[in-house]
Amino acid sequence: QQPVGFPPGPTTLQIGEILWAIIEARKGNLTGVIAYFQKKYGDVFGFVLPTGQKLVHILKYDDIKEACSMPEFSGRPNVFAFLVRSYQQKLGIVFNDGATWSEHRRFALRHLRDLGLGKNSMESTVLDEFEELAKEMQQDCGKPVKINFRFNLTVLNILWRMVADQRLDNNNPNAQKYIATVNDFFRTVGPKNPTNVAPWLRHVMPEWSGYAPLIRHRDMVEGMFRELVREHQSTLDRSSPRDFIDRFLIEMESPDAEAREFTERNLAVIGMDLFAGGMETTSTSLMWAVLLMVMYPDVQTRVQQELDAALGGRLPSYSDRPRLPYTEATLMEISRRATLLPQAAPHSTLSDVAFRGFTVPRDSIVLMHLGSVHMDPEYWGDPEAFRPERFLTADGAVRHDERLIPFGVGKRFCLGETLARMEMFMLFACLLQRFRFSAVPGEKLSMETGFSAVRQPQEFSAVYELRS
Ligand code: HEM
Repeated sequence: QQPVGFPPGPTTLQIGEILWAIIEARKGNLTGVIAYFQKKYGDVFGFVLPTGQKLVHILKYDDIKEACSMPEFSGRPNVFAFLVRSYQQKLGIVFNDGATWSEHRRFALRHLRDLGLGKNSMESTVLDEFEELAKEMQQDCGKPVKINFRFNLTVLNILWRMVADQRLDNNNPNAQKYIATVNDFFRTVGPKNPTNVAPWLRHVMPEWSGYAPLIRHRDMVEGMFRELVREHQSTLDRSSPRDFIDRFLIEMESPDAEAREFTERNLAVIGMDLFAGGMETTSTSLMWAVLLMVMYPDVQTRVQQELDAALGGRLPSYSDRPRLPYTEATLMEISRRATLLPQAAPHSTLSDVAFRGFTVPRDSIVLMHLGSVHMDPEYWGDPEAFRPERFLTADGAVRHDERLIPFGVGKRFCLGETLARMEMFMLFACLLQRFRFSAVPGEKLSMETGFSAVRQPQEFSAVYELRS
């Protein structure tokens, strides 16, 4: 039964419509389902699941911007799969809320900034990691190469250096194991995880239900952090912390540390948040970037011409952006067209809240549809088209658009936005400066996505050649 004042949407009596929506969403046609409900019920709609869980969808830019700025909408739901990952407690940053979320978000932001986030030192780390990647890529020039997951280690290492002052090389079994479990995590944590509505399924079908991969991921990361913490504790110099772990360990020594969740267990969950939030998203963006450059070779040529003319062969720097407007506009169009997290991360209401003439009850799950904003035909005109020019002014400068919100907006916007923007710009510019990407003859390329909480392209290959 829909509560009084709840946003309109299908009721349990319309079971056929709900079943159709579930089947289509599981098949990957979430966009079609959302468009159908939006047309029928409006830009804010909701329904109550058979479990009693209330679900509200917000689709338009102005509404999302306003809701995300309101503290009432800044919670995270108690979803089974999220809680499994943090030992049935609300820990970490991504799936936490309230006072500990706010303290740990501020702590992470402050210390990651001190450790180089968005600074020049970060730029040289990105360039070092690019050279490692390029060395590997050069061995496969001219052959069809699977692009999916190609960039995970590069991106993981950029973060790993800030968090643990280490890098992992390709032959390190931990690196491969870690990347595989993060991927499993994204495939299993999302709305398609059946244990979110029927937790008992974990006892009958632990693998299929996604429960076992989640536990594997959690235990692997906790084990890894336990080791890192021991190593760090034995060499900790309180007057000169090397990385995020050192800074967290120092905070763990304060008298009220337990109460504020400065604990080893929370450090492991925050580590999971940073690596899962930071690795999969940025490396998947690079996958989309390569796919789109292969699908649109003319755009690739224009970016390469701009890079050649502006840099004359030297490596790019983040401060080159004003001289590379077409490259920037292409990245903006990639992030619009790819929209990695089309419903952001699920929000929840911390109290009953009045919104746009409706009442959204406390503990409702609220999905902010960034994907609908990016694909709104009323605003973009031709949202399906891949057209970097939409982010350029008539005289060729970058046109920033407040409706481009791949990192979310408001109180819970992405904590890694500065890092991700820099990584994306630097790695994209380096890759296109060094290599020319083309399609494998006969291979059909499409924008269709795979089965994961992060929008990933289907598996595809490309051929790349070194540019002279
Ligand atoms: C292209 C890359 C990235 C994209 C598109 C992206 C996008 C997002 C989005 C849409 C959200 C959810 C916003 C919301 O719930 O309203 C988010 C949250 C978050 N992201 Fe990112 N992100 C990226 C890279 C990163 C990186 C590199 C890091 C790590 C340093 C990171 C860490 C986080 C964290 C910790 C949160 C949770 C913030 C909170 O709940 O308070 N992300 N990101």
